[in-house]
Parts: sequence; C-alpha cells; structure tokens
Amino acid sequence: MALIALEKIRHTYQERPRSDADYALKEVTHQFADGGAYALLGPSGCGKTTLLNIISGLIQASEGRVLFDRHDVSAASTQERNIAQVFQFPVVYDTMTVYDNLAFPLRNRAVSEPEVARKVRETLELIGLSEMAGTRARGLTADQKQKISLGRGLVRADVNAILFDEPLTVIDPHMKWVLRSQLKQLHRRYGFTMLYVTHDQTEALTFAEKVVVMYDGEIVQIGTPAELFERPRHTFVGYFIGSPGMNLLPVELAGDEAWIGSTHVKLPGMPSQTLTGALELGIRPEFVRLGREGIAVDIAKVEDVGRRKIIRANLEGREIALIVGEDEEIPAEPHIRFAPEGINLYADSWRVDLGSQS
Ligand SMILES: Nc1ncnc2c1ncn2[C@@H]1O[C@H](COP(=O)(O)OP(=O)(O)OP(=O)(O)O)[C@@H](O)[C@H]1O
Repeated sequence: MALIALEKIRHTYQERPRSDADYALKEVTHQFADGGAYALLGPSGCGKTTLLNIISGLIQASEGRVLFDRHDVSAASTQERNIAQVFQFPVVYDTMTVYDNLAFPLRNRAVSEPEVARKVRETLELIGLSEMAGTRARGLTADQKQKISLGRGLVRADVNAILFDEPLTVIDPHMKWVLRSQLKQLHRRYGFTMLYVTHDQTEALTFAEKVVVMYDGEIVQIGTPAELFERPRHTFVGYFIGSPGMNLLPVELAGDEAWIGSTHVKLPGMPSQTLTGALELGIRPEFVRLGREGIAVDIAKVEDVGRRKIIRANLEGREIALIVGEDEEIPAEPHIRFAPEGINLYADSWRVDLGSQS
C-alpha cells in the first residue's frame, strides 16, 4: 500500500480551455494516507471519476503531479502503478469459471498455485460465491458478476490501492449493505488504501473513515462523518449531507446578531474576520427546537419518518425544516429556537469562524 499525494492537479477535457469553468478539476492538492479508507462524495459531474482515473493512471492530468510514496508516477501506466480498480459495471471473463476469474490477476503475476488457491477461496468466501467456484461467469446475474469484479479487486494483497467507482450500483439493496460492511471489515483486517467514489451519502458515511466532498471540480471539505455533520465548511456540504440537509437562511449582520427579515438570532460568537459577500445562517434541522417560546412560525407540513417527525415551518416566507421525536407535541402557537451549538455563519458559501466555536 502507498501514500498517494496529489499536487496541484488540474484537468480539462477541452483542447483550449479558456477559464476555470472549462476544467473538470479546478485544483486538487491532497494526500491520501497509506492504509486510509476514503470516500469521494459529490453530485453527478463534480469530477469524482476524473480524479479517480488520474490516480489510477487511466487519465493523465493536464497539470500537476501524482506521487506514490513520494515517487512521481504522473507518467506511469495503471499497471505500473499497481492499482486494483472496480468499476460501476462488471468486468468479467464470461468464458472463465468464477474461480479462474479471481485467479487471473494472481496467475498473471506468477503467484504460486497453492497461494492462488488460498487467496481465491478466501475471497470467494468474502463475496459469498464459494458455492459457484466452478460455474462459468456467462450465465450469472449482473449482481453476481459485479461481485466477481469486486473479488478481482480484492484478491491481490500487493496492490498500492484499491479504487472503487460506484461499485454497488447494480447490486440489490440488501446485498449492498452486506458488501459495504464486508469492505469495511476487510479494510480493518488488511489495511488496504481504499478510495471509494459514490454520490450516495449513506454509502460514503458508512464506508469511510474520511469523506472527501467534491463540488464543481473542487474538494470543498475533507472530514470524518461527524465533522461534516457538525461543522460543514461550505454550504454545499451542509445541504448535501443530512436528511433533510442544513437550513440556510439569508441574513444581515449587526454585531453578534443575525437578522432574518425582522427576526433576530444571537450568534454564539463574533466573526473573527471582515465579511464580504452574501451572508447565510446555517442550522441543521436537528438543532431547531420546537416549543411555546422563541420565534413564532407557521407549520406548513409534518412528515412521519419512523421514530421522528420532519416539520416544515414557515418563518417570514422562508421554509425551515426541523426534526422532533415521534411523540413530541406540536403546540397550538408554535415557536422555534436555534440551539447555539448548531448555529453556523457562511459568507459567500464558506463557513465563518465565530471565535467561540471550534
Ligand atoms: N471523456 C470526457 N470528455 C469530456 N468531458 C468529460 C469526459 N468525462 C467527464 N467529462 C466531464 O467532466 C466533468 C466531470 O465528470 P466526472 O465523470 O469526473 O464526474 P463524476 O462526479 O464522476 O460524475 P458521475 O457521478 O456522473 O460519474 C463533467 O462535466 C463531465 O461532463
């Protein structure tokens, strides 16, 4: 396994890029620790696959360098980089048996047959295909074939990293959950460096130790699931992670008070910098309290979602989502309060340090 460093990586698919907007990746500098489990999370088109392919060597970046353990591999092929890659759709040899499909990458590297047998059996067990070792791949279902692809990625112990690009798309929901937990266990057991591309926050948050959130060709935040939830650095992270996402309300500032129309909210601290651009107060639905005191609101909608209720309230024409327990009573004259530890301030979409907060 290797430490993977990206230095000032930029990439464009256009021959004559004129501005930043022509770049699929605007500028990425980041180190993926040896043995780390990372998810690259972001909406369709934000540059996740481009970044993954630059790491694997399928694409050469227009600018910048890729280093594996401090060696410059920018010009090296995927094979030279010794990377295993699992794609969204199965890549299997139809005429081979399930066993031979998994043995193939090992035999290619002249691994001894007893070792091939040991590794293949172990991997078959992991992906739940032991019973099918002797079956030809041709007749298998799409999700069985994808399990073979996963197995082929996992069978080699000597790779520098395993890269997954939305590998569970074709797998049914229950098996998705099983495989995700198995990947996590495998990471704990063998310490592979794993990078996992997804646009699904549940997948990212359950798989990864660190989540790399991408938006419009840039990394906007790298953090643990708790950090992304508690302190989103960018409004996109607040909105994209969480269900429902963070409430974002345009505000005007007067000292340590934020004004939402004619309503004011005391901030937990004073901004430590001069602010420019549009200001927004961000608060997750989990930190909005419902009661008989505070800011008067109208309730527009109540949704029952299992053990909690999502309430959509209306404050001076702006919608605010809040989450309450399933048995919590909705007062006849509802009011809300913002828990101070949940209040964030954003200037031009970036989080402002409020002194007292971490
Ligand atoms: N081969 C290509 N030629 C031209 N443009 C491309 C090519 N591949 C990707 N792009 C563009 O680059 C941008 C980033 O695409 P990329 O596939 O990396 O995003 P993504 O986050 O992986 O999205 P998805 O989840 O839909 O795969 C998009 O605007 C896309 O249209």
